[in-house]
Amino acid sequence: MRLNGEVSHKEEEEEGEKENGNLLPQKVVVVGYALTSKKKKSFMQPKFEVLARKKGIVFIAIDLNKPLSDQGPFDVVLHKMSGKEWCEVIEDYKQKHPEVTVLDPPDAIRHLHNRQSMLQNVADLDLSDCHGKVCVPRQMVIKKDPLSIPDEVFEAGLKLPLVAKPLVVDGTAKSHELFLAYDRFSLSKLEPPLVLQEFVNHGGVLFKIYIVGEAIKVVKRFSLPNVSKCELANVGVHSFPRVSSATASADDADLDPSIAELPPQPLLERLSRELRSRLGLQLFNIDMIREHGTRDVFYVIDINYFPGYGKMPGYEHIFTDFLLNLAPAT
Ligand SMILES: Nc1ncnc2c1ncn2[C@@H]1O[C@H](COP(=O)(O)OP(=O)(O)OP(=O)(O)O)[C@@H](O)[C@H]1O
Ligand SMILES: O=P(O)(O)O[C@H]1[C@H](O)[C@H](O)[C@H](OP(=O)(O)O)[C@@H](OP(=O)(O)O)[C@@H]1O
Ligand SMILES: [Mg+2]
Ligand SMILES: [Mg+2]
Repeated sequence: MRLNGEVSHKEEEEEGEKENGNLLPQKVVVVGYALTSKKKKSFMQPKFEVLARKKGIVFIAIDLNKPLSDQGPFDVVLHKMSGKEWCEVIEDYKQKHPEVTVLDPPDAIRHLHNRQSMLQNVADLDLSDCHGKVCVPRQMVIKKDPLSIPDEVFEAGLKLPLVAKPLVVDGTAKSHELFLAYDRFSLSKLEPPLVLQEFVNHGGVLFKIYIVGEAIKVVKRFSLPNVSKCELANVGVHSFPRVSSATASADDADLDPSIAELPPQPLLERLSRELRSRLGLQLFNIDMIREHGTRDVFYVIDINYFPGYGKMPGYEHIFTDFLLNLAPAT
């Protein structure tokens, strides 16, 4: 962290001074960011930038066409960019600048780019003493041949309906194109590589658990409705929209309490802490559903790196506090 006067971002400091009624923030934290234009738009909202500036945080967009070491100096680097080249740039920068907190390590982020590896750590957890059970749906990966899917699904004993998800999550719209498949034969129409995941009835409500370092914020979102017994006779693969990613929150909706009651806080805290440490990440969210008809059986169905924090209530304060409290790298 820098003390005032150590950085040359005079304009921002003067602005902060005015807005603060001549009270300068005690320290200035310089945050370099490398985000896709979509992510920049959703994350760098004016209200957030103003609050951050008042609290002494200076954001600087990293110029991808210039060497990273020639930019800054930064206290913190935030990034969500894909590609091998960028990962190498970041790894090299981390080695040369151990004093900078780089969020997060590319290797750890890569773990969430694959829908099979992203859930592995959840599957390995045992939270049975924590007011609930956290599982992952049964799933399998189809790497290549779509014609082999019906047999592979049968051999693996997966129960229909299945959610078909692109194996790789790379920030593109295509990687979020999902299908609900009612019969195994129609699955051969889909394009591997895919993950086929058992659909879990959950009453149409999903819990999004946002993690920002040690801070946890859980919100309710609308999700897919239950599949009834008679719908099981349906056939075909049906694409469905990104229902749970919509800005509309289910927090104020009049919902059946047995479906909408938030998961127990101790369970959320333990799950978040474990995943933060096992994944080696500080910035992510977890999509969790409650198995319909149960009170305490939950499934994690998705984990996203650097998700849409702009939709998280109070993100401006949570994020500025997080950045200010980051210990300087040693
Ligand atoms: N196994 C499942 N059982 C029931 N519903 C599911 C399951 N998997 C996914 N869904 C539904 O589909 C939605 C999208 O699935 P998922 O979160 O895996 O996709 P995504 O493209 O990674 O979404 P995001 O926008 O959160 O990154 C979920 O929010 C939920 O509504
Ligand atoms: O509802 P959330 O915040 O989970 O939705 C996220 C989504 O899960 C992905 O993380 C998106 O990022 P990409 O992986 O880059 O597509 C987010 O997009 P954003 O542009 O809004 O940050 C979604 O919001
Ligand atoms: Mg999701
Ligand atoms: Mg996702």
